[in-house]
Amino acid sequence: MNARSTDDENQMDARLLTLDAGNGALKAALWPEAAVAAFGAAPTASAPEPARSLRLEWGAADFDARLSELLAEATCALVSNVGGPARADRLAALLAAASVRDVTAPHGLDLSACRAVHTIGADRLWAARGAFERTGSPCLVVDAGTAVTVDAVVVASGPRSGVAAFAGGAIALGPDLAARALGAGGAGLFEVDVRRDPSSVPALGRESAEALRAGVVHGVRGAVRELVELVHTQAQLDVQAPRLVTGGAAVLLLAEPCAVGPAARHEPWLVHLGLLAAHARAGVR
Ligand SMILES: Nc1ncnc2c1ncn2[C@@H]1O[C@H](COP(=O)(O)OP(=O)(O)OP(=O)(O)O)[C@@H](O)[C@H]1O
Ligand SMILES: CC(C)(CO)[C@@H](O)C(=O)NCCC(=O)O
Ligand SMILES: [K+]
Repeated sequence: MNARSTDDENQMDARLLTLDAGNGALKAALWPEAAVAAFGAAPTASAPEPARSLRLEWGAADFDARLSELLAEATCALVSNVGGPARADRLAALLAAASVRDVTAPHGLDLSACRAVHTIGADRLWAARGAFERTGSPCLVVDAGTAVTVDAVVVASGPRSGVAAFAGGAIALGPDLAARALGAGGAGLFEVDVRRDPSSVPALGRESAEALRAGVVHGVRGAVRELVELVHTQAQLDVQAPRLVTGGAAVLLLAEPCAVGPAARHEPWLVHLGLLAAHARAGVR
């Protein structure tokens, strides 16, 4: 029989859940508290791995049930949401029902290089924070999901000297969205499934489906190749600056020849790591 006090439980069993609420799906991960504390203490320590994770499409019939299963194991949650207030409310209700507290900390990034900062997607900021935490240096972040974002993270000067600064970036079509847009664009066009091995997609499509797939896969790869070079240059990043790639469509970009360049690093949990870092450091203070 376990007869621990509430304090002991908080110490030993505090389980943090991170939620990356994107447009296509919710990505949830449960983190061991010890790994999170270690991550918060050292900027370049190796990244923790979630104990469990889940990807749930918003329309899934078992969405609430499967998320609730994970929520049952959590005590606190950290949330990034780009789906607007309705999604935020839906998540808040599920958290409340499971007695999970939302303890999301401020991202802490310097945004003085940007305008209309309240319109910047939370996931871009959290991925930027996660990337800076992983590299400890200026870097480039590519997040490939519904949209593909290519952003630069630099080091702030002036009053917030030394902290990570979000320098801005570009928002382009992700593969599914591009395929859907093409499908809706003309009588002879239709939506193709692009979720297959990107290394086996010929650019020389010999029938319509193949041609559409070629345009989406190589079009997205080409757009990213151009954007990373331009964003890298315009943000005045060092040639050696790391390029971190995250999101469900990362595989498409990382297939050889790598659209992000030879310095690309796959970091599947960047948004979550940004949330964890801000939380861990807020706790340390
Ligand atoms: N196995 C795969 N191979 C190639 N592409 C894939 C694969 N799985 C997912 N994708 C692509 O990844 C994208 C979805 O990525 P991800 O799961 O990060 O984001 P999402 O949840 O759809 O988007 P968001 O985070 O914007 O909500 C889709 O465009 C899809 O085409
Ligand atoms: C670009 C997406 C869709 C990527 O998920 C998201 O970050 C978002 O909705 N952004 C709003 C616009 C902006 O980031 O400036
Ligand atoms: K995303």
